[in-house]
Amino acid sequence: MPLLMIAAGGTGGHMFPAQSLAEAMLARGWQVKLATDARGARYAGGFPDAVEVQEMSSATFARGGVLARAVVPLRIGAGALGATLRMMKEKPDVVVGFGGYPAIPAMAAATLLRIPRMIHEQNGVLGRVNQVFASRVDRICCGTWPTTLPGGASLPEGTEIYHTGNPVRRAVHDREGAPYIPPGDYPMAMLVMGGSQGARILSDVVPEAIAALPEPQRSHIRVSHQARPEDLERVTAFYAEAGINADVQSFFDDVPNRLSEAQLVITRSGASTVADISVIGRPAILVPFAAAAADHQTANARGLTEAGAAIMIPESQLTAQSLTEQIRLVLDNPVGSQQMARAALACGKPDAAETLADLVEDLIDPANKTERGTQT
Ligand SMILES: CC(=O)N[C@H]1[C@@H](OP(=O)(O)OP(=O)(O)OC[C@H]2O[C@@H](n3ccc(=O)[nH]c3=O)[C@H](O)[C@@H]2O)O[C@H](CO)[C@@H](O)[C@@H]1O
Repeated sequence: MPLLMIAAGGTGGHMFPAQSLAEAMLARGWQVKLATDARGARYAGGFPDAVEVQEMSSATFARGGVLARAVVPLRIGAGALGATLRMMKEKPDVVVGFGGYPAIPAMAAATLLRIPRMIHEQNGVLGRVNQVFASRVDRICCGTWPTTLPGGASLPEGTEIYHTGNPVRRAVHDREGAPYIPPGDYPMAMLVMGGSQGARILSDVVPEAIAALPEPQRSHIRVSHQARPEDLERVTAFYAEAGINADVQSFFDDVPNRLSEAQLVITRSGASTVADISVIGRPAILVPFAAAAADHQTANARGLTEAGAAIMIPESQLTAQSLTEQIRLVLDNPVGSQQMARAALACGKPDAAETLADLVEDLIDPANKTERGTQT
């Protein structure tokens, strides 16, 4: 049975797409192991039980005090040594890195042992760890297109580059292209999301923007608003006082449902959120997180905005007034919003996990290896 080693960690942003690939490879009869560190292991619960989780020592310069930073090279070195010894014994056929510093030891070991390997980058700008390995892998798979280095430079030449898209959850996949009901003179659903953690700025601005909509539009709105736990009370109170029908929660477990019912989505442009919107096909107002590394959320938003599927408002220009205007642009225009929904759908890559799985399999298939070249 061929063995795939997945190297990922840190946050859900890296781990959820890694999990999708693990599920696809298990279904193809592969054995799958996950290399991560203690922090990443907290997210490993969603992986199928068949996936063996291997904790490896890793560290980052981006966190901790002087002492913690001083031992970063030691901890990474120890992790890489452990990963190398383990891989010499277990002999994985392919190693795939999804970014995050917990991926470093396994990617370093795979490079040293010349194991066929690739990376998947979820965002429109290559993350730090993926930058280190980009010119040392057989393939770079991009969740967002185009993907660049920070500053806009092209990805390294001499490596195969594929636009696979970002794998989405099964429940999102199941609602691919769900029929869109354009806005009109009837109840309309609006979904407000701030990534996996919620976004304070959306709680500060969106309720006021919705409250300023003219009647009867305002009374037709049914808002699902994801707020950070510390903002739940004030956001709930604001909507209640304004007489707006709102469901405010710190995390919606049924986002695929709410997305498919929405006439409009107002959200951050994290990689998975953009992928979800594209696969289901909904008009969106995107507010990229300005402090994201190398401004990658702006890069993530670009595909949808350039396709006419979304309106992007930079954080610095987001006010209740500017947002009310943009909401009206969508809700007052049923034909235009239908076109936005269609344009979003055209950006979707619902088969991202299967495409990634194909790319893993043909890395070890000599017949394909000789003619790998179908690049994006
Ligand atoms: C603040 C930050 O740095 N975020 C980064 C983090 O994203 P982060 O994990 O915050 O956001 P993503 O958009 O990638 O993923 C969020 C996922 O959670 C789902 N969801 C959200 C809210 C909710 O109530 N319920 C729910 O199910 C969304 O539909 C989506 O599928 O990693 C991503 C991938 O590297 C990056 O693109 C983001 O920039």
